[in-house]
Amino acid sequence: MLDLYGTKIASHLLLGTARYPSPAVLADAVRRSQTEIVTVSLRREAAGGRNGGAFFDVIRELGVHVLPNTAGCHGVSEAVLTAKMAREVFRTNWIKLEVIGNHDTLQPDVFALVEAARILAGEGFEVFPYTTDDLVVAERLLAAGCKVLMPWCAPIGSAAGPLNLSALRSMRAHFPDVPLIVDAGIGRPSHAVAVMELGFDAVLLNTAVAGASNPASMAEAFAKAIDAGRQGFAAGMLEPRDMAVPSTPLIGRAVFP
Ligand SMILES: CC(=O)[C@@H](O)[C@H](O)COP(=O)(O)O
Repeated sequence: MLDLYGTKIASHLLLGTARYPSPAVLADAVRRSQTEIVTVSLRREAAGGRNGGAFFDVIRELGVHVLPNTAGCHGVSEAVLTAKMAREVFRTNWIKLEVIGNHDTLQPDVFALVEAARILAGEGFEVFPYTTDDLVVAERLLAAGCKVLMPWCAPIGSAAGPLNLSALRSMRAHFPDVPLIVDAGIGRPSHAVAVMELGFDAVLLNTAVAGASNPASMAEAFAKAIDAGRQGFAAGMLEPRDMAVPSTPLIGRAVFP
């Protein structure tokens, strides 16, 4: 079970809710993914998203945990204010904290992120920070009160997959007891397998499912991939070797006519 601020979650997939062709397609994808947590951007949807109230109705009917996010925020005060509004609207202390620092890569402004996390944790929020794979930043976020870390594996929406597996591996090794959720940049199920095989606790993704030709089917494919990667990690995988090792023991000699 995934333990996120004391809430036990069976699914290791978190799903974003943006960019689906319709609320009905979104609902299908959420059901097929078996996710128990969806992220919702208060700013995007409240700013008059295409389907207005229908979107919030669907989310409510799905009966999943809502993890509001501060997507689109570029500074500490904007992120803190958005988090407070989200707490009022969704009645949860959870907040996925995004403070964007660069327009091209949408990478987090890690300095503002740490500061916003410190303020929000001090006000009773349970912060899920969208961060880079930098270990020093990760330490600062933990010191600021975060109990979960969400490192990117590639820029949001890029579908590029893990660009730096060794940094993610180091992160797992440095923080064996902190729930680590890879957030952003996952493009295909094999990418999710790769990060779960490193021992990550979960994956958050959006674009790869919402943008698929068949979002519901892709959501299910990701759910299976995440389970496979997780089971593989738990089963204890072999380390790659440079030299061959015969897989069939040679006993005696083969006899050919
Ligand atoms: C949905 C969410 O909260 C984001 O962090 C992000 O959109 C996920 O990234 P991808 O869209 O690249 O999966």
